[in-house]
Amino acid sequence: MNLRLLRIFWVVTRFRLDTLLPLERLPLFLRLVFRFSPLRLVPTGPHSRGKRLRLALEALGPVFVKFGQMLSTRRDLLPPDIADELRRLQDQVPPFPGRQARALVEEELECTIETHFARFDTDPMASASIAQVHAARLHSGEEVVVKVIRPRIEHVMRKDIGLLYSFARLLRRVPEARRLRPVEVVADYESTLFDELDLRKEAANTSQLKRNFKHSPLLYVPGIHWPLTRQRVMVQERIYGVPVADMQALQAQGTDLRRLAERGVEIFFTQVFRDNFFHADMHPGNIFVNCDHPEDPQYIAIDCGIVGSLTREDQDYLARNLLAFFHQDYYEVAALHIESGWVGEGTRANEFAAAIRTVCEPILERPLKEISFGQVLLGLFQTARRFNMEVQPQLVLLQKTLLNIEGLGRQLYPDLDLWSTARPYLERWMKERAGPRGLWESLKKQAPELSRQLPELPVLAHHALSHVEREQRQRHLQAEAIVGMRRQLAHKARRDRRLRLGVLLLALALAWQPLVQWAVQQPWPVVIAAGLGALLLASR
Ligand SMILES: Nc1ncnc2c1ncn2[C@@H]1O[C@H](COP(=O)(O)OP(=O)(O)OP(=O)(O)O)[C@@H](O)[C@H]1O
Repeated sequence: MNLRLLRIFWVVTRFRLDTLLPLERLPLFLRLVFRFSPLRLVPTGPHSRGKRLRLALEALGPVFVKFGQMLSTRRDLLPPDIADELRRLQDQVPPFPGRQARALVEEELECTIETHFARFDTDPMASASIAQVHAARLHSGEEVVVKVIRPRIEHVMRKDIGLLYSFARLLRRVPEARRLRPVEVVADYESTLFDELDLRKEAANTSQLKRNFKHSPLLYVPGIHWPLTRQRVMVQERIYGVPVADMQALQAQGTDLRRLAERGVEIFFTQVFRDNFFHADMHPGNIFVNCDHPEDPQYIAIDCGIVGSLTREDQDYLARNLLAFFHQDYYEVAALHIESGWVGEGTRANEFAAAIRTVCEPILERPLKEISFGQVLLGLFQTARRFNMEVQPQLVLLQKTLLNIEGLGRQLYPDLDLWSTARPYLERWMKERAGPRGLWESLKKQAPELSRQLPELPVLAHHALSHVEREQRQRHLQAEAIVGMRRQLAHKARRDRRLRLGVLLLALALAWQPLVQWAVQQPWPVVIAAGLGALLLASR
């Protein structure tokens, strides 16, 4: 750990990452540390702050690289120059030896490689920070790929995540950085990262996506060999598509690029609205094209390690807002947010609509082929945050995927008009959700829960009635107790008054003789005293 800390300190020094911090806003002790540190003697060099951060993260290794990659998608949190630079982060990890991969497969499957594989390529096809992929052939003759998690990677990751948490906590002490919620961002990252360590999760996501697009001309998903899949090993059907970024190969085969681009958008909306299960790692390295029928091109998707799904409310949020944007009706967008309680209480629709207009109008003013849904959503989230809306991480994941899909589509077919491709889809979905079919679907979804509760209904009703009855009785008792108490108090007051009167009369009786004599001589004090006494008694 100490060595690791030393290394980190060295990297921070070499790339002068201290210059990224607003020194004047740091707590005093940190300000002093940085002010008198020998760090300041190291020149910052010719690179921009974004580039220095990127190089530093690359030098620190895979966990930091992946963290930077994730951060680069949080344009709602980062300044654009840093986000742009972080997008260029590359995994530069050398592959681990093939014999280690073989040993790991044997350990996980608890048998020799030869038991299941007719061939296993020791040289990897691809290698990334968390896993490595080897080509292989089963005894049935089927070509497969075997994905293997790097040895000891979990150990390294845990240590580095610990360090990231320490940085995040430190950063939280800087008022400006607190807004970025560094600890929560690291926690988000931690859960995504550790999910990727269990290949059974990726395999399950892949199977689900395959089922959702069974027999679809739009998307093909390679099958999983479940009997050969474990936590650190996944065996999958091998595919032979053209990488989607290989424009030359696609053009050479006469692929209908416009159709391909539009199908990307269609797949995205189908995943989000029909299936509520979307592939959230749609970078070009994970997308291939089946060119068996170039005029009717089909996508192939791999690497389903990261997927997303929205709550029913978030689905509604997305569809309604996108449609309102289509109509450039910012007031409707603002009203939607206020009605649904998404933004803070007391938000004024006019102010909110004006803020959204300011951010979105420059985007929507552009020609259709340049308009980005992802940018529009980003603008909306940024504005909504200013009005105290907590944007759900799944929505951010979706916005990032949308940006990827758009980028991909425009690269394939620069004139792609996303709005007209998506609009009929969204309108149909909204109509279905609000219409009798939507109602029926929603009833069907709730039916198991309702049917579970139905036999318990008399008991529940009895409980509810008893509860109401108990409450009423209690309230009645309370009321009675109050009335009783009042009665007791009144009774006590009457008794006191009688007692005081008795004492007074007794005193009068005893003092009658001398008083009369004195009153004959001095009548006025006696009259005044008697009047005051009578007043006092009457007031009780
Ligand atoms: N089913 C498959 N058929 C053919 N090639 C595959 C298959 N699965 C993976 N590959 C190859 O292996 C590469 C890496 O695979 P994958 O993206 O699943 O690994 P990864 O470790 O998650 O990588 P990254 O982090 O870069 O996404 C792919 O780009 C592709 O070239």
